[in-house]
Amino acid sequence: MNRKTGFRFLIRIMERWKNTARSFGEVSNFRDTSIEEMESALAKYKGGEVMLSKEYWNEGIAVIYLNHPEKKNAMSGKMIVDLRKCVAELESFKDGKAVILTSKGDNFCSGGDLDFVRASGTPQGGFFMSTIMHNTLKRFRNLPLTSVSLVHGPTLGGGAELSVYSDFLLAADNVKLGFVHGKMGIMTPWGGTTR
Ligand SMILES: CCCC(=O)SCCNC(=O)CCNC(=O)[C@H](O)C(C)(C)COP(=O)(O)OP(=O)(O)OC[C@H]1O[C@@H](n2cnc3c(N)ncnc32)[C@H](O)[C@@H]1OP(=O)(O)O
Repeated sequence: MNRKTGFRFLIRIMERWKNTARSFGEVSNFRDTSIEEMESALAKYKGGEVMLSKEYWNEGIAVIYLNHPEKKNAMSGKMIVDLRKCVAELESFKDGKAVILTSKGDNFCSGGDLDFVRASGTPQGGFFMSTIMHNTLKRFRNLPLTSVSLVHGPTLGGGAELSVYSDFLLAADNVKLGFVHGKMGIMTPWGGTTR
């Protein structure tokens, strides 16, 4: 069999199995779920908050704080929804110049809240989390504001992904920045490696 015939054969097999592959993990069944439905599913997983601080608003600077210190600022489903609301509000920050992404407590972010990830750990849960985070972070990146991540302490998994979405990343000496996904056998579900 020459290479061309080989490719044709391969494509025929792939076409035959395409629908099976797509429905494997049932992902195709969720594609018509609205963003609002995904948000309300995620919001059920409580814990912590993401706040938009307006302390420097009049100077054109917004500050986003991750605040879930008891879990090292791990992102719960609710925090994912909060972050989305912050970004939506910043889209209409007409006199804005900059946004700082940082955290309360002694580290930036230890990634996804593993309790939330476990509890929502179905193909559907993963699809919702990934879709919302990709959409939110793409909008964050596209804000007409200079963005800076201020990070310190453990900044792991999804936390590392979040940190690299800004235009600039300022890290304290004690930072431990780790894309630990490979060790966990998962991909980067928030799209951090596209930065
Ligand atoms: C979904 C996107 C992909 C991902 O992000 S997957 C998550 C990747 N991140 C991780 O695996 C980080 C796990 N955490 C750690 O390695 C350590 O907790 C860390 C951050 C180095 C801090 O270590 P320490 O300073 O020794 O603090 P500690 O371990 O005692 O943690 C204090 C409490 O916080 C909790 N915590 C930390 N990171 C968490 C997380 N990601 N999800 C859920 N809970 C988390 C930890 O379980 C502990 O809770 P507790 O006080 O024992 O009840």
